[in-house]
Amino acid sequence: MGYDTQPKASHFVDGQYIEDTSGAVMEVVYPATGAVIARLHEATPAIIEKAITSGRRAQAEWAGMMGVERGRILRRAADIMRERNYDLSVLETHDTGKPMSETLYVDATSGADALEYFGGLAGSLTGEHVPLGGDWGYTVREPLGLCVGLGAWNYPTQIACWKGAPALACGNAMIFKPSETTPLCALKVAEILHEAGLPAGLYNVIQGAGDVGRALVGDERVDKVSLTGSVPTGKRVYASAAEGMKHVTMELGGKSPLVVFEDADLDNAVGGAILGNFYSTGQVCSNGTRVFVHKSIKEAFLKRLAERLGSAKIGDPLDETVNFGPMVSSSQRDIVLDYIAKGKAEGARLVCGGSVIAGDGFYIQPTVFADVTDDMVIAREEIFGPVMAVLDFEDEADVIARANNTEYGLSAGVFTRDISRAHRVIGQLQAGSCFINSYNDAPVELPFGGSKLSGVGRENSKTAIEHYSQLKSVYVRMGDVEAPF
Ligand SMILES: NC(=O)c1ccc[n+]([C@@H]2O[C@H](COP(=O)([O-])OP(=O)(O)OC[C@H]3O[C@@H](n4cnc5c(N)ncnc54)[C@H](O)[C@@H]3O)[C@@H](O)[C@H]2O)c1
Ligand SMILES: C[N+](C)(C)CCCC=O
Repeated sequence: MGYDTQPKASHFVDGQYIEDTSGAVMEVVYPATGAVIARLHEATPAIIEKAITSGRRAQAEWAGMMGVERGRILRRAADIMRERNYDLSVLETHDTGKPMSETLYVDATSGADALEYFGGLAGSLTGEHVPLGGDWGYTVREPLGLCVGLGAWNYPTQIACWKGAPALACGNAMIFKPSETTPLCALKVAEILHEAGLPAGLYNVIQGAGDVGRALVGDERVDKVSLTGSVPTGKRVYASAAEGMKHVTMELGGKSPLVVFEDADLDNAVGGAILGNFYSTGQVCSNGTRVFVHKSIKEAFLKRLAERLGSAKIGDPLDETVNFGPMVSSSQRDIVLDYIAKGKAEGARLVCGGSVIAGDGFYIQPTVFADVTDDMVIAREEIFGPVMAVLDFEDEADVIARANNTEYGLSAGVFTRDISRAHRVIGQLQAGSCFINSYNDAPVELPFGGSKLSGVGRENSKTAIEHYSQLKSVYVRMGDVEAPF
């Protein structure tokens, strides 16, 4: 294939690549061909121990550094990531199967944004002075200590940075465990951070599946856990973290509504629905997979959608003109095919797609179901693949109630030219990350995260600082102490 995807070793701990071949073998599969492109080993207890002890040792010194010094290292890492964007994008494409037409613009660049943004904030993480009559108090913003990041497989570089950057900016250390499906990219993030001057031990990457994650979350020396993953995993990780009263951030799944009113700009609404369902082959947590379209424009919407999907270029993700790649794995492809079968069996109208694409790799056609009803499985469960469910509505209050009738609350979108209606509707939708006349934008300046079962806490923006630091408050008495006896 002409590109070496085998890393120097499986883990990056205490500033260097390390290996322990007694760990179980993990094969990394290129989703576009099914070929094995790297072989790694799961972290053994010895590797986990080294990651924890080096992280704790390094954190104590890191927390004592000036914020601007920490920030300078993060900003330098951001610059290196941007310089190496092409190579990092090729690696992201091999790890995930996402097309280069996406990875060149979204993954390392979004990671670099996070490093730059939190690097910039690092020097301004202060407490406040609180006047208390003659006395006074002050607060000190302190790091939490050793943080664990657990990644999903859809955005391996971005997730590694969205967690690592605020953690490090606040003076913490991080052990990041990527998804076992996409273990390659986070190693490069660790390498770049250390090349930028990060002291050894502050950003350790170790490999493995749930067992390794479980060992990290359960260790009493870990102070915080940030998971990007599914709701069932989130419940398990949250419960385990609660045993040690650890801080948590949970970025979990969704079944988000996208509401298209009759006055919407049709092409923009279709574009938003495409971005919210087929970008990254539908493997995006925040996707607007329940597309509620006003009955009066439903057929026009579906016609335009089918036309535009007809021009999707499906194929080799390394070809920069391709804009729709394979699913991440054969097992994820099979899960999605099963949902497509359920949609057909439940009587939804198949507008386009619906089949596997024969040949190498884990390809499925972009699929649209219309006449979907709220009770159908494809309208209730997160599919995490390129399957759009189009539902009809006629009344604003009714569509808001139906949109909210889900246990998830990650995202929501609305397309309308009526600006009052846009804000009125978004104001009533139960979701953490919302969009008006757009879909799936995630700039580092805005908080990102969900409500209800979709999560706890927020990533990105100044708000993330709250989730990677804690306040110490100090009361200062200026006069004598009056004690009762
Ligand atoms: N909200 C977000 O920001 C966001 C972003 C991307 C993906 N997701 C969600 O992630 C899911 C898809 O990703 P996935 O299949 O990799 O998720 P997953 O829940 O299977 O795994 C997520 C991570 O948790 C680890 N893990 C699994 N069990 C564990 C345990 N008991 N203890 C500790 N760690 C454990 C896995 O090894 C992996 O690294 C979807 O539901 C999607 O919506 C959410
Ligand atoms: C930047 N995106 C595309 C919205 C991805 C956010 C992370 C969720 O999967």
